Amino acid sequence: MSDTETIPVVDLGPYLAGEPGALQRTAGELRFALTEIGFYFIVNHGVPEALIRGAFEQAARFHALPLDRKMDVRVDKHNVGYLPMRGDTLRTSTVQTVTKANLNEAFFMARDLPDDHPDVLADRRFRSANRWPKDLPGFREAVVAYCDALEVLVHKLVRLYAVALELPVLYFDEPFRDFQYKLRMTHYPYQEALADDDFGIAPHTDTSFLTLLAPNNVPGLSIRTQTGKWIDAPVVPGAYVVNGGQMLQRWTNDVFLATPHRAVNRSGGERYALAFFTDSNIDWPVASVPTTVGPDRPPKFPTTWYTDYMIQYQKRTYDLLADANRQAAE
Ligand SMILES: O=C(O)CCC(=O)C(=O)O
Ligand SMILES: [Fe+2]
Repeated sequence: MSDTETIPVVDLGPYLAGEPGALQRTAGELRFALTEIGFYFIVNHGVPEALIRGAFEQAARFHALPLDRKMDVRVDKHNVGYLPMRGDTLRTSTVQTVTKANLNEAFFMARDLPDDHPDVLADRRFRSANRWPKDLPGFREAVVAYCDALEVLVHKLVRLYAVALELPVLYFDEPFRDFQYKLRMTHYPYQEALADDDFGIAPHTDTSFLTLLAPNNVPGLSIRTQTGKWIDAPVVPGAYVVNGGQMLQRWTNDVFLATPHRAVNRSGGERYALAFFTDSNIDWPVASVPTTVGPDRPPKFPTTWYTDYMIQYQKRTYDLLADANRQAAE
């Protein structure tokens, strides 16, 4: 009997090495994880440890800056830049009523488009240049190198998702050729005492197709299983945590899960997290793939697009963006 109350560990080594049979077998493991739990660990993922360590170091370095320097790159309507402590309340949570703001601050960056990219010049929503902090040498390079390594991994992962959904192996290659991503570098400060309803990040589901959470030596993440039980994610050295979000539910007509999760820092020290939210190309319609619809299973969600979906989500989520949204709408 397979266990649906623990987060499975998937070894990507054989698949990445091209071993015969590994694609099918690994895709089967993903299918189980994504239909039953919504979360899985990956080991032997090929992301160099030095890049992961480097990105964590940069997160700590950024958040150690004085507040006014972080506020210089305050988050904008493209959702890149610095989100101060208590800047967001997860009002969109369907998991529980959340009224308190989260005990975290975060720096967001997206694919690092050049200043002369047509989308940047056009001020196209969610296709802006990043808001890099001034006078933090090496920060941009380390963070971009980290994201470049994750991009390689995502291109490998989407082939497993295609096979897991009984689609042709290359099915997601084109929709993810220039995929949208956001790296969230979060700082959960040291907390001496926490009330029951104080969260580093309150119970929520991600919006993403898939999220890659970097191997974290400081625990704090919990997930809610299908039976409604909250379980703590163990520390699996070197392993990424992967989960699905609302866009994955839409792509798969609810066959794959967007499992609620939360984080609380009870470590007695600082905690940092690196969440890499992955979605399809910005212009790709998000609709149920053919193997998840049929006469007895009509599509549950209308077709949507990244931009429309994120604008709606962002309006509800980020207090601080209310002004930016109003300006953009004017
Ligand atoms: O801090 C963590 O481990 C999880 C963070 C998370 O769920 C998120 O940023 O969406
Ligand atoms: Fe999350």
